[in-house]
Amino acid sequence: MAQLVYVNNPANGELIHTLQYDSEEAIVSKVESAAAAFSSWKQRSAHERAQLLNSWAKCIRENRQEIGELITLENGKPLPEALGEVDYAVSYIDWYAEEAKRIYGRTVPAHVPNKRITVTKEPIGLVAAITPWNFPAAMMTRKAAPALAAGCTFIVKPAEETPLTTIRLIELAHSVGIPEDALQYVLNEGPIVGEIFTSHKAIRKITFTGSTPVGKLLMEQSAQTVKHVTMELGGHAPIIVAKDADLNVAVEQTVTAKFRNAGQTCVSPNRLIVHEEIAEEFTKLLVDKVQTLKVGNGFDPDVNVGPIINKKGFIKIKEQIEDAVNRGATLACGNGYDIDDEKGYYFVLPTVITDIPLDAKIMHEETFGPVIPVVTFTTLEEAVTIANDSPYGLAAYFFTENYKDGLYLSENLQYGIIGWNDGAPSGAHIPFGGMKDSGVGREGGSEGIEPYLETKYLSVGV
Ligand SMILES: NC(=O)c1ccc[n+]([C@@H]2O[C@H](COP(=O)([O-])OP(=O)(O)OC[C@H]3O[C@@H](n4cnc5c(N)ncnc54)[C@H](O)[C@@H]3O)[C@@H](O)[C@H]2O)c1
Ligand SMILES: N[C@@H](CC=O)C(=O)O
Repeated sequence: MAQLVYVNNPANGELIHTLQYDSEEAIVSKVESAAAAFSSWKQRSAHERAQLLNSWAKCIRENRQEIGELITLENGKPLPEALGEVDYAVSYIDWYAEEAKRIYGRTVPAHVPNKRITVTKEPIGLVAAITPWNFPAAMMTRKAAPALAAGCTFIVKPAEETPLTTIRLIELAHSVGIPEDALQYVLNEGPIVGEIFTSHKAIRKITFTGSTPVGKLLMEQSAQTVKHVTMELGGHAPIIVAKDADLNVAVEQTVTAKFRNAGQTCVSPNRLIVHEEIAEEFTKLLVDKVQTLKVGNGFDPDVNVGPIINKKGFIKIKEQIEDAVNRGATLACGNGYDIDDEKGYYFVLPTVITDIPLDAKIMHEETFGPVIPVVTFTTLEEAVTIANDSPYGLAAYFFTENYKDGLYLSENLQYGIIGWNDGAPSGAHIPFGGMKDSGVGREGGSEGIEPYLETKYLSVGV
């Protein structure tokens, strides 16, 4: 009997859809057909691949509302955010349809007169992806688009919580002529698929977005077959608010960045580090704004903050709040839950925590929820020390109007993405990725296609 996957709506626990897991044999067979498709897909000209990607993008735009609703249904985020994710997902396809035509080689001056040296770029081969539930459309297209543009074939395992968006996007790709073998998905549990993907010799690259422990495991497993890896892992973003910051801008941007997707975003701010002289005023403005956020089902047009994806995510958030309170912290707002264990839904009220010691759990662990602690600093050096005191290095933000302080902060924060008076630095045209335990490699921008290419050097004696 084939095992079933139940996809539930995190806003009310209701069953949305039942799917069958692929057996291990079926997964291997799909991997092998995707590997076999590589020789014909890579032969297509870059212009033809670009045209197919453009048709895919157009088709997704035509089905924007349907895909957006699917995202809200299985992920829970408010519909306007889900529609924004569809646009964001498509922007990666647009971008890499163009980049396909800009995969350039070069010639190198030889060291002797009777040689000619050229360097060319070739697609790496079959790429396998494992994606998370928090951005079920964008995290897939951010990988599939550059892979297909480069001439690689692609197979993806979506998160168990949100497979429907991926399945629909792939159906649309096939409907416009992207070959079925060249772009595929498999369904089964992470550890089972991870083991098959990492051990199969035909897969030349693993691209993963998800938690740091799983990323580390996949890197270890991939070493056995010396695969290329891209790892987009966890984050623990600080926001530094300097004494001279425009507080209205800082509050506005903090709230947008923090509470998007109920805080379940890898670049979500996790620590507010505020200059002691403005901390009281800033916190008051922040709390006033946070208290206006409405929590509920993402299909309700007034809702700003949807549910937590599952019980495991909820327990982690609750434990961090309780740990802070046990260490003497104050809950400036929030601290409320609406949960039903039997039905299977978990909502957390947007929460701001003050008077928190630096060794509290939330100051060191990714929260992935709508909760943020505020700590104070006296000197910028101290702010940087607190901000960098983390194994993570994905995104960091700061607010200052002083260019010298801004340059000091941007040069000293050990993070791959820095937002200066900007809480929304993502985009298809920028290199997204982290340092330290936040990952290896970059996605997006001109950098984002490089990991799908091999460099070949030819030396001709003449
Ligand atoms: N850096 C980024 O770009 C980025 C973007 C989105 C999410 N994330 C991170 O993802 C995490 C949240 O997502 P999550 O909870 O779904 O993470 P997760 O690591 O639990 O799951 C991610 C994916 O990995 C699969 N998986 C789980 N165990 C596996 C195993 N042993 N082998 C292979 N695959 C396995 C899951 O099925 C899922 O598809 C957060 O840490 C977040 O910061 C990072
Ligand atoms: N929110 C991120 C993805 C990670 O969660 C993005 O902006 O791409």
